[in-house]
Amino acid sequence: MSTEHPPFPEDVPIHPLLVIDYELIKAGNKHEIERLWTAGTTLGFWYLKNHGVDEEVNGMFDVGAQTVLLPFEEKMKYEQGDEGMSFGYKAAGANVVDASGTKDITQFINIATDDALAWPVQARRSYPSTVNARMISTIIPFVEKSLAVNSTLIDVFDAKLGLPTGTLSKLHPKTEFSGSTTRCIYSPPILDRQATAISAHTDFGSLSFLHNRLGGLQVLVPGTEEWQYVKPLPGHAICNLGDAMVIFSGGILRSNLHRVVNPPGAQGSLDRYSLVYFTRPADSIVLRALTDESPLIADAVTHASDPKRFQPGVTALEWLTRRVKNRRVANQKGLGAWLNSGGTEHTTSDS
Ligand SMILES: O=C(O)CCC(=O)C(=O)O
Ligand SMILES: [Fe+2]
Repeated sequence: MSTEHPPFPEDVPIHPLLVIDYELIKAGNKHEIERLWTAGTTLGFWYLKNHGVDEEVNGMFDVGAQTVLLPFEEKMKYEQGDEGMSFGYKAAGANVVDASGTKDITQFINIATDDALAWPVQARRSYPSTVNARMISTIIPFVEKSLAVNSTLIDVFDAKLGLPTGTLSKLHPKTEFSGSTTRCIYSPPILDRQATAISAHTDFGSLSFLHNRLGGLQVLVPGTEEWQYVKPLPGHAICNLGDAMVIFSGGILRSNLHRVVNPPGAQGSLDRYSLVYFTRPADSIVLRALTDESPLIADAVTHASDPKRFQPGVTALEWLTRRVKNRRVANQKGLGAWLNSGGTEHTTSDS
């Protein structure tokens, strides 16, 4: 697939994220670790360079494009369904993007890490032929490298949170089923510039490793009212923390609201493909602040205005299922579902 496209425009509001060098993080560079901690505790978003996954990312964009091109009936054999399962195909129009029930225009294919790691054995579900055909050459290498990047970054947060070494890593064991997923995303150009491709949300799991070529991703920076674009930078991934890390850390780490709108400027008439690897806790992990394991987290919860936020009393699977299920069009009965689809954010300004 060609990566040539019109440039990101100069005249739109951009939020400059910190650029973190993965090579320096891996080498234990203290200054870089401090910068990662700053990013994780302020916006919860940063660019990651030197991650070494470019080739696999290119292959994954092809998997996404090839899957979108399959006949509709073929893709529908693998649809996620309305019960809140996140793996499989999500058709355009299956989700709502606002409280009044506006349907989305975005398609996804979500591939469970459990299936990639168990291949050719089916662990969770089956996938379209375009996924099966690239499992060995592209998807498994992408998953393994993404898992390694995310777990290295999670280990840095583990240490900075004052947790006994390996505490967070034990909540993300490769040997247990989890919601960890590779997602290939496609949105056609949106003619109505008011419409959003992916509505405002926080990510459900622990850490997202996102690859953008076109603009369209926006963040709502705390204390501001205006959505700002995150400009795609070649060779730089965008990382962001999800709700599970907010809860584990008693709110020390941040899972920020973001959304996807039509790419700005001359990019606006193009098909938008993007790719995310989501690391999520094992399904059975109860989401709670790790107050017994870290005095820093205990102190944060003691001083929190709403400490109950950090004891939702559900497992990682229940949290994920609730959030996925309540954005499905089929489950919108009154306002309840939309309101019940939220995460750790306090407000969703466009909802
Ligand atoms: O496509 C993007 O840039 C972001 C996607 C996203 O936020 C998500 O899938 O959770
Ligand atoms: Fe997201």
